[in-house]
Amino acid sequence: MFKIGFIGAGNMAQAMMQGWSKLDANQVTQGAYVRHQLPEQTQAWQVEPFQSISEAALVSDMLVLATPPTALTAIADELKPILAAMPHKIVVSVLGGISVSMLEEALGRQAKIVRALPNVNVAVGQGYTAMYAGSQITAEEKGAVFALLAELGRVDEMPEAEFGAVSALAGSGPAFVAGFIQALTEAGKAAGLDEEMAAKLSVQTFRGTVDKMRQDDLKALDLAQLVMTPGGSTAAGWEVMQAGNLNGLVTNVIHATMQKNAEFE
Ligand SMILES: NC(=O)C1=CN([C@@H]2O[C@H](COP(=O)(O)OP(=O)(O)OC[C@H]3O[C@@H](n4cnc5c(N)ncnc54)[C@H](O)[C@@H]3O)[C@@H](O)[C@H]2O)C=CC1
Ligand SMILES: O=C(O)[C@@H]1CCC=N1
Repeated sequence: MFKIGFIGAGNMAQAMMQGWSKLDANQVTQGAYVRHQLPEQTQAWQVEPFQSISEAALVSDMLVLATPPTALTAIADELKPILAAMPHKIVVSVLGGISVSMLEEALGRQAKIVRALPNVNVAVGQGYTAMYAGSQITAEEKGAVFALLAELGRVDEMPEAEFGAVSALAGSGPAFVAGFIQALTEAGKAAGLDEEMAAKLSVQTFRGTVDKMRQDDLKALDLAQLVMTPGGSTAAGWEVMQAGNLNGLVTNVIHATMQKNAEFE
């Protein structure tokens, strides 16, 4: 039996709990510590409540730090002596912008740390997670963490220097994709469609486009070319999209996201 213990049970932790709840409960169990009450929806994923960070650390094989990054110092005060006494415990941190060296500084140089950057789509097994292992993690432990994260979607080992860009594209990315779907929905409404229908059309179009790209191994611009009949209506819309500098806007979005993420570094 392998026990995963979360510290923090907000949006990111819950997405991971939901994703891992599909695993065999005889092999992997989950628990969580939050300062207040565990959110009700965690019951559906059989998440056991812990009363303290110490309890979470003592009974879990792998801890997942999933609080706001600013909580690290407070958590480390309680966690550091336990990790010093039980150095085999693995800590997976999803704290945005907090490097492995900052984690080692806070939790002790001997701590076994993996930095992971998942996104909320892990809840439905379609996540993207970047991971980077600290110096104390053995190849076997890294493999075990990788395998657990891979239950939630695609995982890549990444140099830590790339985490800022990966966080903006894949970590924050679902929000930006949702923003584009919302823009399509609102444009559909302005064009006379009922809002619910416009939302359904937008989601289905997004989903179908992504599935087609994956199944037919198409790049984004190849897919766009398939739709743009020469001299036709899509090309007219595409021109407006380019004239409005959608690429420039998205570049600025990613830049602002990375700048904010770097504030903790
Ligand atoms: N939401 C997302 O899509 C992603 C979030 N992250 C990272 O995950 C972490 C959590 O983010 P969210 O879940 O979005 O935030 P959230 O605000 O939804 O959840 C934060 C959780 O931490 C708990 N908490 C706060 N201070 C605590 C303390 N001192 N001790 C124990 N628990 C404490 C809160 O009660 C809450 O359960 C952040 O570090 C963020 O950068 C990383 C990738 C994606
Ligand atoms: O918004 C945030 O700060 C976190 C990090 C990546 C996604 N959510």
